[in-house]
Amino acid sequence: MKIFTNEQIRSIDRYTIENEGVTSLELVERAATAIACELISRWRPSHRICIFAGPGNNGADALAVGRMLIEQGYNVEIFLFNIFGKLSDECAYNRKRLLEIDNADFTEVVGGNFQPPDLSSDVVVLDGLFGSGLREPLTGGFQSLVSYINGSEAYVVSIDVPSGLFGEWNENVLSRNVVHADLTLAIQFPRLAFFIVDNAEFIGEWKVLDIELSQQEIKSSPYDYFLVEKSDARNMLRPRGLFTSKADFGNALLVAGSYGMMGAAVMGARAALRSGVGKLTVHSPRCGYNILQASVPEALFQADHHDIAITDITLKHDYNAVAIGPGIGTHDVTKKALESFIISHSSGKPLLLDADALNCISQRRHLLDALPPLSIITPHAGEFDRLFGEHNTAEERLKTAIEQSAYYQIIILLKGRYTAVVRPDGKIYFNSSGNPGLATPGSGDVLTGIIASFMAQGYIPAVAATLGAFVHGYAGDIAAERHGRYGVLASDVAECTGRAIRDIMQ
Ligand SMILES: NC(=O)C1=CN([C@@H]2O[C@H](COP(=O)(O)OP(=O)(O)OC[C@H]3O[C@@H](n4cnc5c(N)ncnc54)[C@H](OP(=O)(O)O)[C@@H]3O)[C@@H](O)[C@H]2O)[C@@H](O)CC1
Ligand SMILES: [K+]
Repeated sequence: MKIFTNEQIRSIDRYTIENEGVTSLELVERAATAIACELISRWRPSHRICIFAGPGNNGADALAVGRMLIEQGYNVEIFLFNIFGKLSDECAYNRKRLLEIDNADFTEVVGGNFQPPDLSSDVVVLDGLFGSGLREPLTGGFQSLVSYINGSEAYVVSIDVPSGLFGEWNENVLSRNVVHADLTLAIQFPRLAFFIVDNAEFIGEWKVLDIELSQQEIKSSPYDYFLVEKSDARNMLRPRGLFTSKADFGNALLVAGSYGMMGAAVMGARAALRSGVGKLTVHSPRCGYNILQASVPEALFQADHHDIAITDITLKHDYNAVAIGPGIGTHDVTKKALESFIISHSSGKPLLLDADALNCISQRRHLLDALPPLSIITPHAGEFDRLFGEHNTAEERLKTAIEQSAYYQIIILLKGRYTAVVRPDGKIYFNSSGNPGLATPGSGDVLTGIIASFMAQGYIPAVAATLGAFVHGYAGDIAAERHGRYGVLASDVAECTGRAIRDIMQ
């Protein structure tokens, strides 16, 4: 699903109005119908619903929902904040329609002496104060109203976006100036802000409501941000023909493991094999020999000269993919080996670096310059900050990822609830699969194995990273069904990878 900016949404909106014979009022009516249906499916008519409407079309949506709920016999109290004496045409029209209803509990707030209603835990607040037309962070009376809503026990549903939150970047926005929604009903598209963890407390659960804006315009509009869903992963996956051999599915090298961390190599290797690599070699210290041969007999073992650490990374074959990092530790000898490998890596083929490889590079940052273009690094927030400096917010971190990805021409897969695959052209692909069960030791090693396997099979690095993240999350979802979110082990995720790919392709 494409994620558009407010400006792009306005332009798609305009295109729909100009080319599909719909008026702006009809779009408000469609949005309100979808929101009302959602509320009706969740709460009974006896439930008290308190609606706060602002002066623009977010408010128009809210007023129209109020009318629809009253018509369905709901117990609704509506407040319209017309502080500046200026309503959008759609808002004014919907105000008029509400006033035509006998006994509607409607208050228009025009000055400062507003007495807020009691918002107890059995109240549902519908927040239609501000949506995509927000100009600047909320202040004054609106700030007080937001604080009042946030301080209440009520269940809060926000229309489009929580009021006070910008759809994209929220650098100067304070938590107290934004509605903290339990549910956000986004009109037609989710927003970039939904995928940045700093905003999770504002957005709550979210759902997209389709108001049938022009599909043609949506398809042809360029985008910078994208939410990867199952159908997108299906489109990326290539079916396997009947007349194929393992030679068709690539040859990968996984440099992984050290004394006490051989599990990382095992999990990476299992995941690579379960995601269909043709041939896999694991380069590990000698201490890993028995462990790997016994637990992943399908993989070839290539012994380092050293007993307990990796000291020598050389390519003995022309591998289609080389992944380095799971469990290698940060021994000086390993850092040296990694440094000389990256500096002398002459094939120009993109590398995949994870975990301790990133920790090693963070102490030798010049190595980032030496990475072949389109190499993939897969840091979590801590590893990212060790590489690129401390960040106070996830938003700042994402902005740095966009800059650094462009600067070094590498793909940065930033792990999180919505793992972001940041590409050098500035595009970000957010992953939608996965669950908290994936926050378990070894989970990242499994992801590395999957991405390496896809790279070896000939998927271009950007696709291998995006598809790898989706398959990993999806395998985690299957594993959580079996073992629960507390009980998922990374090895379960690795084992479920093959089934995940099958289910995605069906
Ligand atoms: N996607 C779609 O196609 C559709 C979207 N729809 C809905 O429309 C919504 C967007 O509507 P919108 O453009 O009218 O903007 P909205 O957020 O209501 O606010 C504008 C008003 O707020 C004011 N204002 C701004 N900042 C302020 C501040 N800090 N403090 C105080 N005031 C401030 C601003 O004042 P002004 O800038 O004009 O001075 C103006 O009066 C969208 O979120 C969705 O819900 C659907 O109806 C149908 C189709
Ligand atoms: K809102």
